[in-house]
Amino acid sequence: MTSNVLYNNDNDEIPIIDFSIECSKKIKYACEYIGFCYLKNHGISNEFINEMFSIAKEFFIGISREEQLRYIMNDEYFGFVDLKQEACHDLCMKVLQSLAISLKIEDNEEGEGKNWFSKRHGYGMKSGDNFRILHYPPITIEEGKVSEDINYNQDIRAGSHTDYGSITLLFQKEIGGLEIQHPYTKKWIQVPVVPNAILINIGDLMEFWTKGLFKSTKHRVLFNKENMHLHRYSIAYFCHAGRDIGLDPIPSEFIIGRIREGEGIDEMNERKRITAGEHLRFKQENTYKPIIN
Ligand SMILES: O=C(O)CCC(=O)C(=O)O
Ligand SMILES: [Fe+2]
Repeated sequence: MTSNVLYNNDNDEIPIIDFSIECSKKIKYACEYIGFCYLKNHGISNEFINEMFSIAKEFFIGISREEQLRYIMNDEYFGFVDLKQEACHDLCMKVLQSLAISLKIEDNEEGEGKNWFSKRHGYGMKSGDNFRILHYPPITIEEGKVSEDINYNQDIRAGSHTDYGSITLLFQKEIGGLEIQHPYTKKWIQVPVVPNAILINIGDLMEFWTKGLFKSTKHRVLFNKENMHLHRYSIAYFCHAGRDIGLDPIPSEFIIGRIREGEGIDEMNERKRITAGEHLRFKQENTYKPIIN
């Protein structure tokens, strides 16, 4: 699909959008109908992206286990990769501005308008922002064995989830496997790797702020028969609002008066969450509890 085509609710394709400030309507459509889009001309250089993938490779298959353990992350320290987070954060701020424009967020006393989201994602703010480098190791087939154990297209490498933050930048390279669940048809759709494009998706916070207009779409990673003998890497930058930022609906003509559809992120409705930090804690507890117990 080209970026000039508008799409209806059950169109399966993830739009590819040339990023510029004028593209805000196209991004808005993508966020409403599918929750994902590819951005081209995003301003992050190929060298930078290739460097990130080289670091990923070096970390996962170039150094010993012992050395890997020395780079465990914590709140203040970003581990092996002191990746230039700023470049990713900057791009996220541009996307958030574009979304604020598309939603015609009203200027308030501080004149926030198009900066409504970006102001809530200040670079130094304590937030859940993080980089994650994912490594999916190859499945080695011992003669005549593993093929029976793996149910291709069903066995899962990363379980179905929505992202907890505002938006996510996902860098993919060469090897696919990601699938998203179409918010309207509920069909699982494969997400191809588009060279030189960054995949962007809406996270839960955006879904809260827009009362479900923007979709925090479920996604997962499956085994892929063709590629299972290869290492798969992906790199995600999860952009979160500051922990104290509220999740009330935004002042936009598209959102005020909107009634949230019953569908969506069910478990989130079990308990009222007020801030981005509370939502993050809730999701982390629920993600890791089953493992800890
Ligand atoms: O590896 C991928 O392609 C997706 C990873 C993902 O969805 C996540 O880490 O939240
Ligand atoms: Fe994800």
